[in-house]
Amino acid sequence: MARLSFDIVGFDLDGTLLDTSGDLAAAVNYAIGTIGRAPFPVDSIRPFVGKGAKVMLQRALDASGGYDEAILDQTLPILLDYYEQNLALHSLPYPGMMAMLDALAERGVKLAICTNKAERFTIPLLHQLGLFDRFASVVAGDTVGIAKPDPAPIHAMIERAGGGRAIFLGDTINDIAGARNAGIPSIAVSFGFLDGPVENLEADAVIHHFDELVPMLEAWPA
Ligand SMILES: O=C(O)COP(=O)(O)O
Ligand SMILES: [Mg+2]
Repeated sequence: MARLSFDIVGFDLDGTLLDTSGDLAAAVNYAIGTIGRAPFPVDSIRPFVGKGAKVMLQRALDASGGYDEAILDQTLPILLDYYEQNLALHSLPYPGMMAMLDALAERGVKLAICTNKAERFTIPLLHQLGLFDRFASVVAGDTVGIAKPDPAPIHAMIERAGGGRAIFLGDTINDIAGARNAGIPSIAVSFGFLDGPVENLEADAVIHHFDELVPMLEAWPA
């Protein structure tokens, strides 16, 4: 088995490891339904995700007639409470994700997560899907007080996983810019919650399925 030139492979969560769009859409639709707004199809909500729940809701309110601070203050706690109670009804790993985690772990690589999702959702969601123990470190959107694309949470993810050479995978510009700001290479996943062509993210590489990841990392220049 070829040894990889990375000690740590870090992942974004929403739209990268997990398709959480069904549960996120249900929570957005429930919250905006309480003020009489019509529900969005899941496909329309995917591009709203990536900068945390508040921005996701702001984008949904914007796209359904606009909002002011009072509307946001009223609907945000409703969304957060609903989502907390319904984290993993529809959320599931992308194809090949579990086999890819196994293959990396077999090669002695540490697995890590840096997400912009808040800790109060991230940790229970990983436990509910039986994934939490697979990761050497999990840094959420509010863990270090600032979110991606700031490099601080990515640096924290690397340090908490024991340090070393790291690479980061993600589905939005927050992830790819965050990796660049942290001085590490990045891979974009084309199956995530993209809001444009995957090439626009300007990652160092792109994968279309998790089966491509281990061979790509084996061939990555040392
Ligand atoms: O919850 C979000 O908005 C973003 O989460 P992610 O950073 O895991 O994509
Ligand atoms: Mg994401």
